[in-house]
Amino acid sequence: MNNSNKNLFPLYEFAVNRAGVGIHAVDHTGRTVIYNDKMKAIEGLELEEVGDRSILELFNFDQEESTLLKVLQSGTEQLNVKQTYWNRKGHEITTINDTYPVFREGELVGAVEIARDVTALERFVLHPLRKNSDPVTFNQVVAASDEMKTVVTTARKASGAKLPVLLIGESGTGKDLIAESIHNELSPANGPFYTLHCHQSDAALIDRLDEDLNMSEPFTLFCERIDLLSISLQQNLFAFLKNSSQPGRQFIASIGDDPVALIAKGSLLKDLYYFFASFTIRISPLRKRKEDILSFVTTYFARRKERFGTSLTGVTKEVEELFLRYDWPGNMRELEFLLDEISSLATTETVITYEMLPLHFRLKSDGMGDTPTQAVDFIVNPEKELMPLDRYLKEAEEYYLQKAMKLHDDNITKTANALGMSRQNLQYRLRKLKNGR
Ligand SMILES: Nc1ncnc2c1ncn2[C@@H]1O[C@H](COP(=O)(O)OP(=O)(O)OP(=O)(O)O)[C@@H](O)[C@H]1O
Repeated sequence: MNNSNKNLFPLYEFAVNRAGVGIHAVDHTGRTVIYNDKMKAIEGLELEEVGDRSILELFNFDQEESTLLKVLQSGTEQLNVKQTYWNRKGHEITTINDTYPVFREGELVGAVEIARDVTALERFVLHPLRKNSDPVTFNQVVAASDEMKTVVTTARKASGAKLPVLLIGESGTGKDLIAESIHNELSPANGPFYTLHCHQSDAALIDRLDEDLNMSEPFTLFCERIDLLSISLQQNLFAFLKNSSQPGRQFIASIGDDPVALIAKGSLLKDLYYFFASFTIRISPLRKRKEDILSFVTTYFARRKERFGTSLTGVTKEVEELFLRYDWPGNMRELEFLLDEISSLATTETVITYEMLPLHFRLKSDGMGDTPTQAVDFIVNPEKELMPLDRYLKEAEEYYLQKAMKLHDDNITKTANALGMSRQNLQYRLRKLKNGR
């Protein structure tokens, strides 16, 4: 690199890190050389995990899993590859990826992947309750489990109390749905329901609230995932709320994790937490209230039939059992997306069979039987049918990594050392197994 190019390096670096798309570039050997801030946000990596390694060997991808490596091998671009997955922070992310080979003087020197995060757009398009123009009320909330029944009862009380409300739950558990139901239960009815999407880092986000909200009429402001705002924006939000609290204004917030843990790790401002904490509602993850799964499926098809006249009414016993075994890391949203995906392909079928499940779901839900995998499962037994090699290798890897992690008290660094692999590689593999990506 000549001197003038070197002088330009800080400018390139700045531009790459400020870009609104995720950028991941590898050189011709497959080594990561660029991994920008947006890509870290998409993958859910912490800055300190990347540290100085931001341009060196972040992951050791398996050949067949990485579009980047595929493009390196084939030398042809792959455009518009859509991926939906749950990143390591448990956030559901949908990206559309374009991956290009890069040539210099006819020689392949690397590949670049550009990922557009379309999560918000996807949610807007696919959100069935939003598609429905009816206001969202508690009637639309599926609550077969005792846990969810308690949530609904407490939320109804919250709308009577007219106090700020804090909703706590993993992504996709229905916080947004409950917030809007509280709003529509207020008596007398409130003005508009505004959602402040806190998934952004726009410095003027809070300053604009005064203009964006009509302060002369009653309203409900739902601050969705305040724990994703920077602390300085949380301070601005707290100042705004303190100055704007008055009768007729309902404030609701949501967070994705336990507030004590969030405050301890510096992701949640204590003052902001106390502002909302007067009425706290916890929504358990779907895996802890499995009664809601089949109830949601039934409601989903009934609603779909009513609106589109579709013929699907339910799932086979086999699928039912699979749904009950699977742990739904993306909670109700993941189930809803899956049903959307299947329904959009169905024609005259009346029940969803195992064969109609998309491959990505079959892969990640396979092997989630009640009996955990044991070492003996990997011995070739002439009395048992052989497993396909892919599945055998996947299960063996999962088994080995789980055992190794347990042996080292779930400490990533120690386990990675013992396995002779980088910490990043181990984290990548664990996350991949979890997401079934
Ligand atoms: N109990 C439920 N009954 C009916 N639909 C539900 C229920 N829980 C969630 N959903 C549906 O699942 C999807 C995700 O819910 P929602 O957006 O409210 O989750 P969230 O907890 O706010 O997620 P995030 O933290 O990612 O914003 C929505 O389409 C919602 O309607």
